[in-house]
Amino acid sequence: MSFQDDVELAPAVSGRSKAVSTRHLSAGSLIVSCEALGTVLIPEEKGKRCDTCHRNPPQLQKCSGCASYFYCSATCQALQWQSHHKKICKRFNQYTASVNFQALAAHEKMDALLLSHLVAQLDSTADVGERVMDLLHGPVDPPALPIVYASRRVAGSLVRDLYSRFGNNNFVIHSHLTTLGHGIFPIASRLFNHSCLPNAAAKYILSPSSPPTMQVVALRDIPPGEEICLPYLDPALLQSRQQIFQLSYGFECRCNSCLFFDKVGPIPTPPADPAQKEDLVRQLIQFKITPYNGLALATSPDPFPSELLPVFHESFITSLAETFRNASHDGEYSTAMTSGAALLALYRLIYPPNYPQIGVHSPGRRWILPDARFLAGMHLLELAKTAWNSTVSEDNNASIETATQHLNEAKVVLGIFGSEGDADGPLVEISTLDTLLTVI
Ligand SMILES: C[S@@+](CC[C@H](N)C(=O)[O-])C[C@H]1O[C@@H](n2cnc3c(N)ncnc32)[C@H](O)[C@@H]1O
Repeated sequence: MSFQDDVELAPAVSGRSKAVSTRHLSAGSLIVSCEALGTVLIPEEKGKRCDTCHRNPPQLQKCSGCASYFYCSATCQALQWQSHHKKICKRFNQYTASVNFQALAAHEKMDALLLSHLVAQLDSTADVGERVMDLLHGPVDPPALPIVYASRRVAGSLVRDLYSRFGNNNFVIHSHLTTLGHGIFPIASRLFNHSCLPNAAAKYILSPSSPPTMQVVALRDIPPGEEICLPYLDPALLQSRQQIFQLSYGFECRCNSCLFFDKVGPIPTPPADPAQKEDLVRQLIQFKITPYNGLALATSPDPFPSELLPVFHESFITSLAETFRNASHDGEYSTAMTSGAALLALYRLIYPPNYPQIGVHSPGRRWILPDARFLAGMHLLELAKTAWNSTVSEDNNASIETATQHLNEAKVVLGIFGSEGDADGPLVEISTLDTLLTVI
């Protein structure tokens, strides 16, 4: 099977099939564009974004029937009316107020709404069901979900079968790497397996009068015949990721990064003593690494220094990220620049080249909050901004050269990922900071 010329399916040792490139793909190139079969906004974005295109214009019109769906234009409203809303509008408020719906966990409510949209669509378009049923079933049978709309043409067993594909196939939709909804993108689900050192990433294009489109972009040059993988969750979840793969997707990841961590065994707990912790941070910054050697770490024949292993403990990464975030926010630039440099060194060890973002695949939603803890490309931009703030506040903890260096790297990494999501965002911030640094 071939998809848009650049990628085809090949048999995989485990997990049915894999997507491989059919030709050389350069970093930043668009591999595949995927239409959404169904999407739903997270509750925090409901009423702030159009329920069809998910853009956030200043004004939205409520559906006059249920007053619970919002649209940016008559076209978006008509599209959704035809697709599913005409089937659910009248029953929607009674359904969401029902005891069965209210008893669901937050992620199940999202699933129930997405499933309801899908079933209403399926009632009139049979191939909608076929496209989902072509996807692999998750590792466990999920419980039945109450849906807003039942039809004699869509059996309860089919509804459960469809839902059993959600957990290991659906995606988190994001703008500037912040979650805004969940969606079903069957082509991407059919194609892409996971790797903790992915060579591609998914982004979302929000355009008027159509549901969001997923674009899968090459993060580095990919030779013909190489498997193309996405990250299903944040690879920085170094201790918990294998358990999540087993429980949510039913596979064991055998990527080079996972093989490396298998080889080194349990990661020692980082020291609690502040002086020892500071020393570890210093060693991490001084550790001679080539830029972005996540791949080299995983394949290098040289043993990794055992005294540095605690830096791979999730608690160490979280605490370093918190220190950086708080210190850069509070203007404690010395602490911010040190923790930021250590975090950058760590990201280079963990992530593959040009990694822009947190995990994007939907089941991660059950485990990982979209708290932007681990953003590799975004971290470069944050470091550049912190260095700039430090310079203009004349505290001498950073220089214009440091800010420029980080900004130039951020430009490369986030430039490869390219524009996505809402109109503002990191590329606009890069351009603003670039102007400031040029005129100074
Ligand atoms: C979204 S699908 C990916 C496409 C899938 N290979 C197919 O043939 O339809 C997710 C499922 O693929 C399999 N899978 C994904 N990544 C894998 C990996 N790194 N190793 C083994 N199986 C994997 C698992 O069965 C997982 O539940």
